[in-house]
Amino acid sequence: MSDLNVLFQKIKQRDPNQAPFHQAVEEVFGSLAPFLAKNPQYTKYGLLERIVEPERVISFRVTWVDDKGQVQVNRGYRVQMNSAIGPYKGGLRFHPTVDLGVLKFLAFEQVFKNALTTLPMGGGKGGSDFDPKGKSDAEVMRFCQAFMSELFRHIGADTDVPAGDIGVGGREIGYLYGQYKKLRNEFTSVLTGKSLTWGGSLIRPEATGYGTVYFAESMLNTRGQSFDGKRVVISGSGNVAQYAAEKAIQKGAKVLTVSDSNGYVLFPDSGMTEAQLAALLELKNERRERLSVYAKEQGIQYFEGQKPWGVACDVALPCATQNELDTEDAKTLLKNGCICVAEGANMPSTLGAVEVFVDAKILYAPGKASNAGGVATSGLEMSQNAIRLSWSREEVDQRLFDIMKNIHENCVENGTENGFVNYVNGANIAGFKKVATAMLEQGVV
Ligand SMILES: NC(=O)C1=CN([C@@H]2O[C@H](COP(=O)(O)OP(=O)(O)OC[C@H]3O[C@@H](n4cnc5c(N)ncnc54)[C@H](O)[C@@H]3O)[C@@H](O)[C@H]2O)C=CC1
Ligand SMILES: O=C(O)CCC(=O)C(=O)O
Repeated sequence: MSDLNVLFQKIKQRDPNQAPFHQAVEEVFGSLAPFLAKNPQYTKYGLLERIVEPERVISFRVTWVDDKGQVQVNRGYRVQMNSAIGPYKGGLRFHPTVDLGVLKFLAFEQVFKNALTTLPMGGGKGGSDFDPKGKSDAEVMRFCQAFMSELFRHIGADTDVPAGDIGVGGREIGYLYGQYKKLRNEFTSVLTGKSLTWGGSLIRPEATGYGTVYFAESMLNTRGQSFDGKRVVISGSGNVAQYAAEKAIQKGAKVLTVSDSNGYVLFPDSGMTEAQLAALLELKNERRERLSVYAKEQGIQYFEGQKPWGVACDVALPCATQNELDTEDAKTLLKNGCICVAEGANMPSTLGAVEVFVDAKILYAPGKASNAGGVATSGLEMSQNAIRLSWSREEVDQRLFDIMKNIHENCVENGTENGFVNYVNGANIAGFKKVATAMLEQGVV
């Protein structure tokens, strides 16, 4: 057994109930094995053992009172994975499936993703098993305040800067920030994704979705193609899906689907219109309704209990959640003519699905490369806060575009094998080199 294999078995034995984390590590180790054989300096000083072990894991009780006066108890976490190149940075997820296996996978991915952005950000992730679905606004506020009442002592503008993820959007960031400010009596860049009037950045809400489309466009360009006229299938209907749809429409593509955990909606042949997108944003972000309601209101088809991967398309953008696209889904996409898959979500494709895409040599981008625009723009929000200035929409968008283009070039440089760009290897190797070099230079800590 190779050293990497021995380490991987040890990781699984140590924490047998953390399957999503094992999956993320397996993918990265798969890319690193041939690279490390040629670059053994990166295996010294326990570097690999250290990079898979969080620097710190914080777990805490979150106690709050619901609208009926009942006491509710949730679990809160922050995984501070790696600070070799900057303060821990990464989102907070509020979803009933949140546990350490999920957060460690997300934090691990974040380390490599943040390195790819070229900005000085380490990797972290946090959240809670709290389910915001069906909760009143007042309940969400009380939960956020209770969550921050513990988290505040572990974070800071130069220590750890959380942001949003599934179930945490502008509303939640507002409540979390208000509580942090009250407890600390300071107005700092401790969270990103803030509202524009109190330190937020233009384009941050759009950034993950826009960046995913910019990355996919760079991939399409390598084969002389563009989004114009392409049929695009999108999963999810939250923050990332909404703005991926907007940018794809702006680039002349036909967006055929969006989905939620109960099913997907199918737009007629010419795709989602701008008016339908505006209606989706209003339904999801203000009324917080399900897509079944949207389909009825729009008079379009709704496929209950189904995923959108059976709809014939040229480009697929998985923007919902981990492991939402499996081997069979990947084969179906290929059979129906899909030539490009760019992940807006984190690890939406299973390892089997990734293998299908790479073996078929289609354009496939892992989330840590294609969805890095969100955290990159969070980094730009931190920069603007630090200089106490706000950049224009055009300036932030241009910087986001340039960062995504640079990540693409970095993947091409590190992932090209016999003329084929393996974006998985490219992203993993490029991200690893930067973090590993910093860790070696900083000694065994
Ligand atoms: N918000 C951000 O800036 C970034 C988010 N991501 C990733 O993008 C993905 C989506 O996040 P957001 O859009 O921010 O969250 P969100 O909470 O705004 O939306 C999540 C969407 O996923 C759907 N969803 C959740 N569980 C599902 C399931 N089991 N099956 C099908 N659909 C499901 C929800 O219905 C919703 O449409 C996540 O994987 C997240 O980690 C990645 C980079 C940055
Ligand atoms: O903007 C951020 O800091 C968090 C983004 C995030 O959670 C992610 O990239 O998955």
